[in-house]
Amino acid sequence: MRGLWTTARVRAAEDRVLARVPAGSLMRRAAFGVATVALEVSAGRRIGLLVGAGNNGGDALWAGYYLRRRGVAVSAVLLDPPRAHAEGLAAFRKAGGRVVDRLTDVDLVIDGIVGLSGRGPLRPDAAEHVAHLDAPVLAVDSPSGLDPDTGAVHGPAVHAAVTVTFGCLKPVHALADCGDVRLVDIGLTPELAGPDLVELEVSDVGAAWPVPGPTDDKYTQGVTGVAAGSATYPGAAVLATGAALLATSGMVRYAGAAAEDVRARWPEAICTGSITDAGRVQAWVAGPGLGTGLGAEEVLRTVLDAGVPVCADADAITMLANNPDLWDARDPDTPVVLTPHDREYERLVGEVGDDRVAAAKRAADRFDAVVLLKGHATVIAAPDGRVLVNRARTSWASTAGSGDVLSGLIGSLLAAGLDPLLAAGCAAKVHVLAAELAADGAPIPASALLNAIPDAIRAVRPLTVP
Ligand SMILES: NC(=O)C1=CN([C@@H]2O[C@H](COP(=O)(O)OP(=O)(O)OC[C@H]3O[C@@H](n4cnc5c(N)ncnc54)[C@H](OP(=O)(O)O)[C@@H]3O)[C@@H](O)[C@H]2O)[C@@H](O)CC1
Ligand SMILES: [K+]
Repeated sequence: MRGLWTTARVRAAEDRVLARVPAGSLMRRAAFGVATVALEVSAGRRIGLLVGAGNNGGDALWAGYYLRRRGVAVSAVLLDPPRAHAEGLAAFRKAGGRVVDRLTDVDLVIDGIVGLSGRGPLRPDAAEHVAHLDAPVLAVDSPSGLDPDTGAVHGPAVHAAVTVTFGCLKPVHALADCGDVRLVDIGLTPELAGPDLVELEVSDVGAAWPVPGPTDDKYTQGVTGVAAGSATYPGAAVLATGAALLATSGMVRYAGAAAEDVRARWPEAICTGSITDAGRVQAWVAGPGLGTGLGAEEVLRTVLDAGVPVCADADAITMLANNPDLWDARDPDTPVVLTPHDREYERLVGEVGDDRVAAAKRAADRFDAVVLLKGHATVIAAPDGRVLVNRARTSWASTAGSGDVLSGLIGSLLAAGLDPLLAAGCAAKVHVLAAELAADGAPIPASALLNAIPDAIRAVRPLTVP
C-alpha cells in the first residue's frame, strides 16, 4: 500500500521536523535528491532550471548548485527575480550557475516553478517558458500547474517525465500524471500519522484476492447474484455474470430477462427469469442494462432488502437518483457499493467538481455506502473516511460494457466476504490491468477485457505452487 498525504498534513509534519533540525537542511536534502535523479535521467550534461518565487524554486537552485559541483552546465530562469530563494541563488551563482532569460540547448529541465503552494494553472510568464521547452522535464515535488491536493488542471501545466517528491507522496502523485514518481526521504515519516489516501499495490490485491483452499467448495467461496440486463440489453447481463464467474471460484446465480443469453454464454451460471426464484446469494450486483421502469425498481427493492452486500451500478444508480425512496428497502446494516461515473454522480449528488476525493467522500457519507467514482484515476471512498485511489496507466478500459465487467468483479469479491472498500479497490485494480493486458496497444471491446481477467488475476497473485 502506498499512502498519500495532503499538503496541509505535509506542512504540519515539516514544521515539526524544522523545529529540531538546522535551518535549510531539509531543503538541501530535498535538493540533493533532485540533483541525484537529474544526473540519472538526463541524456546530457546541460540542465536548465525554471525557478519560481518560493521554496520549490529554492530546491531547484540548490539542485543546480549540487549539479554544478558534479561539473554539469546549469542555467536558470528566475521567474520572479526579487523573490528567488536568496541562499539558494547565492550558492548557485557561486558554484558557476548562469542566470539566463530563456532556456535553450538543454538536455533536461528542472521545474521549480511552484510546489506545495501551487493553485490554479501556470501563470502566463511561467506558461510561456514551459510552452517553448523541447527537453524532458523533471518536476520538483509536483508538476507545476497541477493542484497538489486534487490533481486538477485547468490550463497550462508542466508535463513531467519524472517527479521527485520529498518525505511522502501527495494526492497529485496518484490522481494525475506526474511521470515516474521518485520519493526522497527527508525525515518526515515519524511525524506523519495515517495517510489521507491509499493506493493499493499489485501485491496488496494479490494477497486479498480470494482463492479456494483444500476445504472450499462452490458455496464457501460465495454465491454472487446478478440482477442485470433486459431484453433490450442482454449483453450487460452476460458481461457482469462472466466477470463474477471469472473473479472467484464461487457460484453465480443470474436472475432476469436475459437468462437465455446468459445461459448460452455461461453454462455454469444458474439462471432464472425472475428475481423471486433466484435462491440464496451472499451478494448482489444490480443495475447494468436493467432499465429504470417499474419492474426494474421492484428488482432493486428486492435486492436492497435481501440483507446481503449489494453493488449498485448504472441503471440502479439512476433509479436511486430518480426515486430516493428506494433506499428505504435497505437494511441500514447492508453494505452497498455505488459505482457512478461523473454523469451518474451528478444525478445522484450534484456536481463532481475539481476535488474528486472530496466528491467521493461526500457521497459515501450521504449514502453510508462505499462510493467508487470512476475516472482515469478512480477514487473509492468508504463511509468511515478511508479512501483508495487507483490510477490507470492507459485508457483502454473506457469502452462500452467495461462498467458491467467491473460491477461483476466487485459483486464476486463482496460475495467472497471481502471488506466492501477492499472489494471495490481490488476489482478496480484487476479491471484496469485486464484492460491493459487485453489491449496490448490496440483498442478492445469489453468482452476482450473480460477474457483477460484470469491473466490479470495471475499477474497480481504471488508466485505459488501451480
Ligand atoms: N517546507 C519545507 O520545509 C520544505 C519545502 N520544500 C519545498 O518547498 C515547496 C513549497 O514551497 P512554498 O511554500 O514556498 O511555495 P511554492 O510551492 O514554492 O510556491 C511559491 C509561490 O508560487 C506562486 N504560485 C502559486 N500558484 C502558482 C501557479 N499556478 N503558477 C505560478 N506560480 C504560482 C505563489 O506566489 P504568489 O501567489 O505569492 O505570487 C507561491 O507563493 C515544496 O513544494 C517543496 O518543493 C522542500 O525544500 C522540503 C522542505
Ligand atoms: K514544481
